Amino acid sequence: MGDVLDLDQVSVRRGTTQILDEISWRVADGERWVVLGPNGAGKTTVIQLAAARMHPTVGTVDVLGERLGRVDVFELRPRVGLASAALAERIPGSERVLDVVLTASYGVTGRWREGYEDVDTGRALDLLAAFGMADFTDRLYGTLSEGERKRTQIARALMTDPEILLLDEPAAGLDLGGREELVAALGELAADPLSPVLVLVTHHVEEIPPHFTHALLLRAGGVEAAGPIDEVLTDEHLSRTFGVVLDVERHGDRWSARAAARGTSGRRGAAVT
Ligand SMILES: Nc1ncnc2c1ncn2[C@@H]1O[C@H](COP(=O)(O)OP(=O)(O)OP(=O)(O)O)[C@@H](O)[C@H]1O
Repeated sequence: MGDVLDLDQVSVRRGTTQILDEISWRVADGERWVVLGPNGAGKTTVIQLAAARMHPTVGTVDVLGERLGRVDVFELRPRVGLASAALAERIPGSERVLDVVLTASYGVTGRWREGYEDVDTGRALDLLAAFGMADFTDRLYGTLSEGERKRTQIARALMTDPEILLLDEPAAGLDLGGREELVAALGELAADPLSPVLVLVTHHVEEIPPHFTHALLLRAGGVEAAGPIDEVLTDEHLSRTFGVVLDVERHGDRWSARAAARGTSGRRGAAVT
């Protein structure tokens, strides 16, 4: 199997700002990746490249075997599921939950006069049910809680049966119960060999669902570490990435991290060499 994503020596610059600095990253079929890093590290920018929503300034990006810059991105994008805060903002509050998912078939938000087959409606209902939203299909999106919105957004991102699913901070803003429900649902998705390749962005190792296989750590626009999750999520790598001395622990199929007893004087970056 070829690579699903292949970023080779990619830099992104905006004006004088170097957002990504010569990063390389490869994702293969069947893998489930978490992308971790502090605020401003470049995580969303990487996701925007992978979603064919942005081009690199320098370097090459191949998504599902297609080179950005050569491929018609409007043909590529339906093959890539994306759930992000920026996309979520475009969903009208007056949209029915079922239509929020259904309209992804046309890559639009806001139902107008498009026709949908029963098979499309059935798929949207199945996806909503898989994310615990079966009882909400007729509710208006604007009336949902944050957790219910996130689950609806993920169902929507899966509607086109994408080959890769990109989730940019899906647990942001959720309470503990909502986070745990979402993590469990994503863990089930990750365990299913028929699921697309998954890439999930987060700031917190506690949000990594079970069955995730690989991790990419970003810091200041560069790759701190990338590879199998057990090799990457170490005290040393996480401490360097976040600029705080951290103890990282694995508890079965979940992770936690907290400041180590030493070097916790509140100085970010202290004693991390
Ligand atoms: N159009 C732009 N012009 C200038 N700087 C930008 C632009 N877009 C992003 N940046 C900067 O690039 C850096 C990386 O942004 P990005 O959103 O990719 O980070 P992130 O890791 O997703 O951050 P967060 O965790 O806070 O969401 C940030 O410092 C941001 O201010």
